[in-house]
Amino acid sequence: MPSDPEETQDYNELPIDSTTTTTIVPFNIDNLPPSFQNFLKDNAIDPQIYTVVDLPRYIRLNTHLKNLPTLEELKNQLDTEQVWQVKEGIFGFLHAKQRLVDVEAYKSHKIFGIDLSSAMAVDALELQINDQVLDLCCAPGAKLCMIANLLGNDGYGTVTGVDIASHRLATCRSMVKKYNVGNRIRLFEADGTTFQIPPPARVGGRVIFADDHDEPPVTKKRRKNDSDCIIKKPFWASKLLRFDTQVASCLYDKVLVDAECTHDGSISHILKYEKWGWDAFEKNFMNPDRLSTICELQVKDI
Ligand SMILES: C[S@@+](CC[C@H](N)C(=O)[O-])C[C@H]1O[C@@H](n2cnc3c(N)ncnc32)[C@H](O)[C@@H]1O
Repeated sequence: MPSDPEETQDYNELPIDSTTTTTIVPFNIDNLPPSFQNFLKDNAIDPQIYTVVDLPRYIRLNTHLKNLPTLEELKNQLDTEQVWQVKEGIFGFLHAKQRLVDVEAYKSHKIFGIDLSSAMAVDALELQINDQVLDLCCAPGAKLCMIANLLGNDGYGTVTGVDIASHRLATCRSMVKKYNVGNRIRLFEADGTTFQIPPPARVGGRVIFADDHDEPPVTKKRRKNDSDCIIKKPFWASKLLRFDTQVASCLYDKVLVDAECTHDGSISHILKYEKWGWDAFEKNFMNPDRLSTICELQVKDI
């Protein structure tokens, strides 16, 4: 039985149809497993939404890199005329004759694959370059990388990613490194419902918060003798944030909570189980224990 690749792989590299990146073969909604049909009924969701054909896919430019592809270059590389700009740096495409994973811009990490809804969630944060951002439930990191891109390198904005699953955080770390967006990122393996570490006090030698002005610049030394300060070692942090004192008294400017979901809204994700096997879907997502804890978790994270 196939396992859920999202558990182990880079979100951008989830297997896609081997011949085309866009067209999903229509299927009989009666094929949906009974547990899922009941779930849809209980939540008043029309199963017809899963019969979509020609579902567009979306890509995003990695603005940490140079020589990014233009719209025309994306059309050439994906081998389709149907590429359009959704917003600055975000494109949709249909009927690509090339698989996304095979195109040059993807292989050179100049573009990410991303769900449009994920991109819009980050867009809604209206990030400013000096924002201190907390990304709770950050792995495998699609939104975290977009946040890092939008913060850029000019201000002193940072992003602190938190996830409870170390194997997923490891994927997140790989993604951050692979796409080279990681100079303002810290990752913590922690429970987001109780996470209390403040934003970084400094970016390298630069003070972020005024109330920290009197502190000597923190370089490689941690304040081991400060009894008020119990430093939690990050799962991973960029050089600029690695030795943060964790004593900033300010709060984060923006918080994104992307707790576990039921996946009922992700049409493309669910339809992949037509190939992978509905047994795996039922096991991974329709487990009654899991479903009953998701709402509780989402409320706690908020
Ligand atoms: C929907 S995924 C997040 C996707 C991610 N934001 C992205 O854009 O790639 C949900 C994540 O929540 C994490 N998670 C579940 N319970 C958690 C908790 N109590 N604290 C922190 N993370 C949690 C899971 O390990 C999983 O990685």
